[in-house]
Amino acid sequence: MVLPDEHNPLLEQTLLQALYQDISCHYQANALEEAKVGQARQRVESIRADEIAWLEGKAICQQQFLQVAEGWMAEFNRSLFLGLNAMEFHYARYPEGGGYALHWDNFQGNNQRILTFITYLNPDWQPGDGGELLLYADDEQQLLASVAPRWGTTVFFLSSDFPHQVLPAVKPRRSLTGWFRRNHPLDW
Ligand SMILES: O=C(O)CCC(=O)C(=O)O
Ligand SMILES: [Fe+2]
Repeated sequence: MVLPDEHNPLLEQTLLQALYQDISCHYQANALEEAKVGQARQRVESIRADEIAWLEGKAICQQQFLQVAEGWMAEFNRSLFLGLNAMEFHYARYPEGGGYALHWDNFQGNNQRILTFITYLNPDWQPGDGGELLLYADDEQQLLASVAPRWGTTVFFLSSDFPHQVLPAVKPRRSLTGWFRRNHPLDW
């Protein structure tokens, strides 16, 4: 499901603005960390070039966002019976020219991430800037959707059903990304 930026009923503009300020402050304060790949958690920029910061509710806008997300989780459980019981979110900033190669959001044998969420925090994103999210069918061949990371555009998809990649962009690309999870009770 892709919600276009202009009429996003899920996230208020003031909250998007505050989240944008927050990720910008993290970047300026060198508080973003290089994202790692694979179960060995290695940095491989050719696969994944972003820098991230997990939301821990330290800023008021993070608390507000997490509250909104709690509401979505309750609603997803009520209307779609997804059995979600946990969530995790991080800011991500891809440098100019950096992307994320084709991947799945769950490691093999693990399907605790149920629903992937992304909202984009890029003011003035123009056609030709790149940075599209490409979503594929589970054969990893058939392209299903190409989403430009425009301000406030918001995407949800089932984490175990859609392999995807992020194309390089001509300028830095910012997002808030997260997962609604069904954690095994013994893992808590
Ligand atoms: O930013 C995006 O469009 C997708 C990011 C992504 O695939 C991920 O963080 O796993
Ligand atoms: Fe992903």
